[in-house]
Amino acid sequence: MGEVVIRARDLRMRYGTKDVLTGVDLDLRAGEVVCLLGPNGAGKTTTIEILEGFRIRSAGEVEVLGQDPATASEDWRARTGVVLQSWRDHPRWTPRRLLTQLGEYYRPYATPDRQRPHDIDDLLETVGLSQLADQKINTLSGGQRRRLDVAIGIVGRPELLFLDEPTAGFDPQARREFHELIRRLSQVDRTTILLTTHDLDEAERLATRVLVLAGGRIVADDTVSGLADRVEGETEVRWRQGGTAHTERVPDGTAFVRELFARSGEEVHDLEVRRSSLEDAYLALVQQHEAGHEDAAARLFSATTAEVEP
Ligand SMILES: Nc1ncnc2c1ncn2[C@@H]1O[C@H](COP(=O)(O)OP(=O)(O)OP(=O)(O)O)[C@@H](O)[C@H]1O
Repeated sequence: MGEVVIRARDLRMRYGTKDVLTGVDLDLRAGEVVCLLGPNGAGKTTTIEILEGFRIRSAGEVEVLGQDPATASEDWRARTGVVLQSWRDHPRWTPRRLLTQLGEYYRPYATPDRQRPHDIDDLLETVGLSQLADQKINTLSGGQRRRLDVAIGIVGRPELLFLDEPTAGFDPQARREFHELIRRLSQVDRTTILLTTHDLDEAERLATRVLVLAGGRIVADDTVSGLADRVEGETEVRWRQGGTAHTERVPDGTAFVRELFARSGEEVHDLEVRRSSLEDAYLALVQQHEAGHEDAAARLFSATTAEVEP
């Protein structure tokens, strides 16, 4: 396991009289890709902005790359990359000019094993903006603008990358390319990545670990398959028979399919068997919380936060 890159203990945030974070504990180790999930308004952006040093917390301990983000130095900032939820400036610049300019900021922070900044042509190619590199930013579509946001986040070749809903507005092709990019950043550059998303399929594809934020705390911390295994495993079986589509949710998919074949044999077509997924686990957990059944949710996901030695 890599060294601890992010460590938060009893992190709290209050806006006016509203407590949004009421004691968040989390740890990220080098090279991990962690997805922070949670319903709208749960406090994901707030958490990420505190870890990025863009928002001052109300209380608690936070250490990111060995420093407190609230007081961290310029060289610390150069080691982190940020993709905010919305970033709407420089409308009359071009992607190439903006990335070149921002890239220069990182040049003094190059190290023998990490050349900074990224080569700008390579970066434009990587995020699929080569053809649009010299066009004004205010003429880009929403999804193209988002690709530029991702490029801005990685132009300094960060050791730690924060992404807040990075694929909002991406078409399926752009989404797939982005997933490929995240894998490359994690595996080749050993970039540690913390991202928020509402796309559970994305979390399933990318995350080495998933955190669920609800009721102001991290209520689940596990691998995708670990979380899915903890919901009462119903299996969904779909098939076509005599021109009609059938769907059944059953506790034991294998036994059901065996019986279905024994009963109807050759008439069964287009069989699909789907075990409980991250989505089922996530929805079960959030519904328990929203219904005020925190105890039941806690039991469902009792083995939370894998403790990391300080
Ligand atoms: N600057 C602020 N002042 C007051 N309240 C705020 C501020 N920023 C966020 N909030 C409130 O804090 C709560 C958490 O917001 P946050 O944006 O962190 O949630 P989120 O989990 O990222 O939500 P979403 O999934 O909708 O992006 C919300 O109720 C929001 O209204």
